[in-house]
Amino acid sequence: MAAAEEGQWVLMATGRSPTNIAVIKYWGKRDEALILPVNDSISVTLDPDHLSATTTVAVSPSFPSDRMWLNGKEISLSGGRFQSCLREIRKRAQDVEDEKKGIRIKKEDWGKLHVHIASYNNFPTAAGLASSAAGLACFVFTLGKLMNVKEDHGELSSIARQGSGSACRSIYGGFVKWCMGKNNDGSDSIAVQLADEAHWNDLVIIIAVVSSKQKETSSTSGMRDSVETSPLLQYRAQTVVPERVLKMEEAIKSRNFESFARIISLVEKWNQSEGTPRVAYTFDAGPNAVLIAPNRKNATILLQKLLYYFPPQDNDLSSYMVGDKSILSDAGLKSIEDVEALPAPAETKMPSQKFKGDVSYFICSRLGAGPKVVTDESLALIDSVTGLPKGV
Ligand SMILES: Nc1ncnc2c1ncn2[C@@H]1O[C@H](COP(=O)(O)OP(=O)(O)OP(=O)(O)O)[C@@H](O)[C@H]1O
Ligand SMILES: C[C@@](O)(CCOP(=O)(O)OP(=O)(O)O)CC(=O)O
Repeated sequence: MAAAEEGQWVLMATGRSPTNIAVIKYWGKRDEALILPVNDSISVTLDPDHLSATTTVAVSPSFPSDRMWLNGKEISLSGGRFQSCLREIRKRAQDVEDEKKGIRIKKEDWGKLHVHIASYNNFPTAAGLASSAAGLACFVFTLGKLMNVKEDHGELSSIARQGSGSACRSIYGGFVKWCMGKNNDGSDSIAVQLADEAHWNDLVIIIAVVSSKQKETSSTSGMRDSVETSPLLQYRAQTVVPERVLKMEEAIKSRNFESFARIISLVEKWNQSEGTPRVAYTFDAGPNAVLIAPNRKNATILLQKLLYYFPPQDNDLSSYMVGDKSILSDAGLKSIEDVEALPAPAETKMPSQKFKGDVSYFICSRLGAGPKVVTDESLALIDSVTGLPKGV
């Protein structure tokens, strides 16, 4: 460990990883410790500009223990999941040399060195928007960068899987499949990319955030209950999902929105009245609806309908739409007066009742790329001198 004994150096890496939303859900584990699922799943990776985790990992001979901060608050790293990811990455660590800083770390030294990790989510944590997916993928990806891990994305995905199942899919951009695998040691339970984010880049994803409160039931315990109590879960895993995965893969490959939407169901009334699906929807284990439109045109029509029924509580349109705000002007909605002037959607027989305040805000996003290194050091979350999170 050259230079280590000589000075109090801090070496850092920063990464950013997207979140993902499953269109065929992972629900149920056959092995709780290794996080091995009972079925394959398929997801879309969202644009990291809108929904992502940014993580800085620092190493220094002056750190007495591993520590982690999430959204500015120190959290424990002692949980089995964080420990599995740390252990698996450390095992694969290689020699690292930073000539400019005069730092050389030999691969055998990594076992003696401690890390400080600071992470920040640009969207609500633990509210059904898959923060654990972005967070654990980023944790593994960034540790891997700092420790010069040479393993490919498949191997990284299987390490991220041990942090949170859905995290293995956030190692790639675009459309991703998590293959459940057969092996008891989990070696073949990895994610693969079906198509990159450019393959079907017309898709617009609008998320109606109904509640950003912490969920009462986590996905982990919810799926455990299902495995233990639901006689239907096995049928889903063995019969329903395999067939749907094939159809979904075909729909993605051929950009067949009708088939894609049919599989994940419909925004019932509009789609029925049109005779062909205009928008698809899906929910994760929380109240927030994820709506997927095949193109910008349908997304703007959808937004007009959504805002007709769910106008902003405090009349502030700009903070009501986060992510790609330009969808508002595309929908002709520049001010609250434009929202008030929207006509009632013709196809619904609902009374012209409105639900002001029922949606906290909307996020407009699109398909996005996989994890990336953040090279701009000013964006690091850890101070390179103190080795502590900035502002702490
Ligand atoms: N940026 C992050 N870095 C490391 N760990 C994170 C990060 N963000 C979230 N986590 C971990 O994930 C946990 C939240 O996971 P949980 O599954 O309860 O919610 P969620 O992933 O937001 O929702 P869901 O999986 O149902 O969509 C946090 O308590 C924390 O342990
Ligand atoms: C409904 C889901 O979002 C469930 C995600 O569950 P998690 O990956 O959060 O669960 P653990 O593996 O226990 O950490 C469906 C999905 O993403 O496929």
